[in-house]
Amino acid sequence: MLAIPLLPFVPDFWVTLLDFVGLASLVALGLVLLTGVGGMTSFGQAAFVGFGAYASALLTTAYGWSPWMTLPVSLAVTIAAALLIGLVTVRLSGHYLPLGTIAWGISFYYLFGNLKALGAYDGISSVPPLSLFGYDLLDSRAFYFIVWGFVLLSILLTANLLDSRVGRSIRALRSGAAAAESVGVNVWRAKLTVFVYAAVLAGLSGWLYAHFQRAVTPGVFNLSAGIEYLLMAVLGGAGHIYGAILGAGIVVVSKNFLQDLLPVFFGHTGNYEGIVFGVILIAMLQGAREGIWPLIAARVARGEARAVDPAGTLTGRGFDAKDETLLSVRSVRKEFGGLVAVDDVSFDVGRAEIVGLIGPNGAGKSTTFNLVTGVLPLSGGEIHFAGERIDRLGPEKIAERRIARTFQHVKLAPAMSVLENVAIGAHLRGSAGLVAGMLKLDRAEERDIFGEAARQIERVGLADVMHRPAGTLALGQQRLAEIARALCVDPRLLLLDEPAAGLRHMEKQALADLIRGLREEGMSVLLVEHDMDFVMRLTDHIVVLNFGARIATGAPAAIQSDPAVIEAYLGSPA
Ligand SMILES: Nc1ncnc2c1ncn2[C@@H]1O[C@H](COP(=O)(O)OP(=O)(O)OP(=O)(O)O)[C@@H](O)[C@H]1O
Repeated sequence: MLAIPLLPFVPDFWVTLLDFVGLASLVALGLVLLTGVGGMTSFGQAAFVGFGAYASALLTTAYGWSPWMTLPVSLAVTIAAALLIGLVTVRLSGHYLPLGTIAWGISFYYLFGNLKALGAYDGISSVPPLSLFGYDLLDSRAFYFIVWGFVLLSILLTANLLDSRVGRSIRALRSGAAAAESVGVNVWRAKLTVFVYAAVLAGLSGWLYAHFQRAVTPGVFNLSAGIEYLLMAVLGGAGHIYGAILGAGIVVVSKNFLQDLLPVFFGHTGNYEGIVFGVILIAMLQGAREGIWPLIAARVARGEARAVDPAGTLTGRGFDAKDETLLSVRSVRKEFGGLVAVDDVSFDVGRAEIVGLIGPNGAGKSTTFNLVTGVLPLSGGEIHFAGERIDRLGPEKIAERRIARTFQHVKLAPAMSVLENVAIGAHLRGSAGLVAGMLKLDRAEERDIFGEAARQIERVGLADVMHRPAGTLALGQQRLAEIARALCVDPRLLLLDEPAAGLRHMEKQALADLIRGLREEGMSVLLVEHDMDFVMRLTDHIVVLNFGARIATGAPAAIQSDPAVIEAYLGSPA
């Protein structure tokens, strides 16, 4: 493909079209990360292309800067704009986020169009071309190498990023924030990171565009351009790097032909391609959300399973013998509107102790878990951990204190392998940042993280399925994968929400042995489980809830014969 412009029989027209495909690919690549991987839909990416383009056009025409010198400035302007917009936008949830992107997608078009310094709606013309070794890159053939050089570099850095600690935390976002937060990922920061990264790629495209077209006008960066970029990512395959290139190719080339064909068909001029693209976007969202690339990728050879270096390992931080009472839940209360889900509940979990939290459906067990792990704020009471009050901390701060959990409704990223899902658990035990990930400077740390993840996967008995996508596992196995992920946090306290559900008899026994082994090491476990036999055999101590209130606490044998407990479970006095 690199040789295309060197082939004399390829017309200039096609080379120019491919240049535009390259420019669009950069923006679509950012959207693949933002929307496909990170789960944040943006209609406003064209505005960031505008920031990159206008910054360079202004500096080169009004202040005489050389185009290459404006590249860092263009990217810095885009980063600053993305940080400001991102700070207010990425916190929006659900449909409000895409609506927010539409809002600024429209407003920046008017801003660019109304600023006199930017030439208002006429824009800026006579932008100088890029030059290389004293040679001006005036024609599309020469420009081709620059734009596709940047595309290839961006693909490489993005692929590296996705396969890194920061990348995994971004990939985990799509299946909801709860799991990522529970292992210490700062979800807001991960979202802002991917937002800025996508904007930088758009800004780079804008910088290139300004020096290729030699003119910038606001119309190129309006909302409909933003919709086209989104269409490219969705059409190609929003979760796949090469989907961006494919989608950009299809949209740019078909737009060119539709612009010529459709007016002939309709009998007069107009931007009819917008209608066609709108219909395609809706059809894709209805019937083929994954886009075209996965259909192609399924036909070519599957990627190699990731090799795990057995020498890689992370050192555990051990258990402090001085914390006899590790967790202390004191008169905790949680109200949802008028409903009191947890009512004045108190209990302790000692060091190296397995405590069962049981009760009929709706008793408040999962809510209690969510209070301890910072997912829900308390309505009253206090929670202390290792002598520190923790009930005002968010989930990722709780994870930093080495409290890890599993979920009643499994929260794994289904498309990621079991190994990668579990590796997310070691997020706080690594430190490699965005740049280290992009440049692959994190290999030693990655080796240790994956070594540790593999060790925990073997421990829960999932070694055979380590490389399979987590979503293809049976539900019981997915629960075990969540335990492995939680163990990667190196917890002092492990909260297990119905870990035995969906497991066969032998698997339950293996799980019980594993939990006992953890206790031997010094770990404390708080367990919600409906399988009474499992709970009675395993726990040192049981807390029973009913309608949000604690109705009994004690050793398993005492609980089994407690009349209040029997009544709560059977619905009549013993
Ligand atoms: N986010 C919420 N908003 C409103 N009510 C809630 C919320 N979460 C839980 N509840 C209610 O609080 C009560 C306790 O629910 P919780 O899920 O903690 O019970 P549980 O003991 O875990 O039950 P199960 O064994 O069925 O999972 C229930 O009545 C439930 O409907």
